[in-house]
Amino acid sequence: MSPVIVTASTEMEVSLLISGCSALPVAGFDHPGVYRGERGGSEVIIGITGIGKVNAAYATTLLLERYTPRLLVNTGCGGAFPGSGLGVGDLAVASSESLADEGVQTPQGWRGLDLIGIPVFEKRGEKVFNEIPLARDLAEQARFDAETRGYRTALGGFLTVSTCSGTAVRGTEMLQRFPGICENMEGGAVAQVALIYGVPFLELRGISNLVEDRDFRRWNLQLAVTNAQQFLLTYLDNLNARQQ
Ligand SMILES: O=C(O)c1cccc(C(=O)CC[C@H]2O[C@@H](n3cnc4c(=O)[nH]cnc43)[C@H](O)[C@@H]2O)c1
Repeated sequence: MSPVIVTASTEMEVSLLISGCSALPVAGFDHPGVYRGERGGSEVIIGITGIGKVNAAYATTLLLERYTPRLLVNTGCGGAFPGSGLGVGDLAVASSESLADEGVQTPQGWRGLDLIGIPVFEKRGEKVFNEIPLARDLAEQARFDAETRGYRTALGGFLTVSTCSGTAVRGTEMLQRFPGICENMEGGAVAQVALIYGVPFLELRGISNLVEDRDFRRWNLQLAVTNAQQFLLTYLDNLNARQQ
């Protein structure tokens, strides 16, 4: 059976997955770092992409050229928008990914790529500008599984940015662009590459902080990445049984 690929921006976001899949480094990869292991009867390829959209797109492309996965998962930590119902340590599942700062600042305010009229992806007349729709069935199943295991979760739009929103005002501004529950810096790029390659894609992140006036004392990166990875290990345990 073809492998599952899991990507995240940093090592701490995949360290439990690496040990839980007994994964070993794949020779020939340095940036991104790539590990290969097994979990629940699935071959699991784990990629450490580096931070931001360029690193994420580069690493995802390399991985999809090398492997032909049946599922691509992007994980890590993220910021929860107020109103999402999410708190630090909870899990957010993406129903869409929006490239939230690709557009035009006009005198009337910010506008997306539809103003320019050039989509980031087009196939058979379907044009995708900023908002990349994701596989609803994968997202709903993952959310159901996480809720069943006792995690507090939300399913909704994710916004991918180049500059983290470190103020409440900026967070509100971003939500005026696209509806969202979670902000991050890589997911939109991974989703866009998955769309180009036609690979099923799931994004699930642990909440490390709220999108608010930045106060690093209120962040908990370790809790966020631990919860996301512990859930994904159980998700991988059950994936083969579900897909047979
Ligand atoms: O502001 C800091 O000092 C600081 C220190 C360590 C990490 C950060 C990050 O912003 C982490 C960026 C990293 O994690 C994702 N992430 C987590 N929270 C957010 C957020 O509120 N907005 C956007 N991205 C976030 C992101 O995907 C990066 O990989 C800051």
